Amino acid sequence: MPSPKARSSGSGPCPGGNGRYEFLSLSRAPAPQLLQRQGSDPTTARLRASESPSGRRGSGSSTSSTGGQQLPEEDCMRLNPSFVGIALRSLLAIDLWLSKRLGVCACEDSSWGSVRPLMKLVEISGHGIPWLAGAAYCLYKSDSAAGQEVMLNLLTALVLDLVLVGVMKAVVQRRRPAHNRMDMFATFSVDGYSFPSGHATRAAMCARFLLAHLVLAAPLRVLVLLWATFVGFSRVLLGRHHVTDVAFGFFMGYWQYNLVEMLWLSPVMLQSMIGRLH
Ligand SMILES: CC(C)=CCC/C(C)=C/COP(=O)(O)O
Repeated sequence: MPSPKARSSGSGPCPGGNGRYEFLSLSRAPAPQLLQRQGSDPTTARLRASESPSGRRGSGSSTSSTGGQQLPEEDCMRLNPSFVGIALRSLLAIDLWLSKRLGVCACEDSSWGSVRPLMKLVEISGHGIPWLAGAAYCLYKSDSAAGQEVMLNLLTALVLDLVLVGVMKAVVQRRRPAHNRMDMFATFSVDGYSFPSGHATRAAMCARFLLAHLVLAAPLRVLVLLWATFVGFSRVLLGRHHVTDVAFGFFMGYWQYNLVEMLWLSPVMLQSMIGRLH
C-alpha cells in the first residue's frame, strides 16, 4: 500500500488556487502531462485519452461507424454514460469545488486565516487522544458501577471508531484536499487519507453517546449538538476534508453508535469476562 503521506500535500505553503484538481474541458484536449499523470490509472488514462480528438484518431482496433467516421467502441460507450455515472461525477465535481471554496482557514494567509488557531482548538476538541484520555480518566475516577459501565463502553466505542475509520480510509484511499496542510498532531498513517473524516465520525458518535447516557439540561444538550456540528464544519474550513468526507463521517458516526448499543458491555458480561481472566 502506498504511503498516504507521500501522496499528501505535506506541510509546505498553502497551494491555494494551484491545487491538484484540474477540471478537464469536454471540448478541449487535456495537456499531455495531465494525461501522463492520470496514466497511473490505466482505465482513467484511456478514457481521458479518448476525450481528446488526437486520442480518438489513433486508439483501438475495434470500431463502430458514426456519420461516416470510425469511432472506437470505448468512445461509443462514453457517449452513453449511465445516469448514475453522470450524477456521481457531478457530485464529485461539486464536492471538490465547494470544499475548495469553503477551505477559508486552510492556512494563515487564507481569507479567514486569522481564525485558524480557533479552528485548531475545535479540531483538538474532537481529536481521539483527549477523548480516550478523558474516558479513561473518568473510568478510573468513577466510584459507581453505572458510571464505570458507561465510561468503559465509551472507551470501547472510541477504539471501535478508530478501527472502523482506519479500515475505511485504507480501503477508499481518497487524498486530502490539495489545499490542506498536514500539520495535525498525533495521527496514524491512514490519517493521510481523507474519507471519511474521523473527527466527524467521533463527533457524531460521541454526541449521540453523551445525549443518551448523561443527564444533561436542555441548553447543554443543544451545546453538544452544536459542538458536533462545528467539529465537522471546521474540518472543511481548515481544508482538512472534502464536504462529502464530513457528511459521510457524520452518517457513519451516527450508525456506529447503534453498533455500540448492540455490543453494549453490561456489568454481568464484564464480571464473566474478568472471571475468565482469573
Ligand atoms: C492518535 C489517535 C488516538 C487518533 C487520531 C485522530 C485523528 C488525527 C483522526 C483524523 O481525523 P480526520 O480524519 O477528521 O482528519
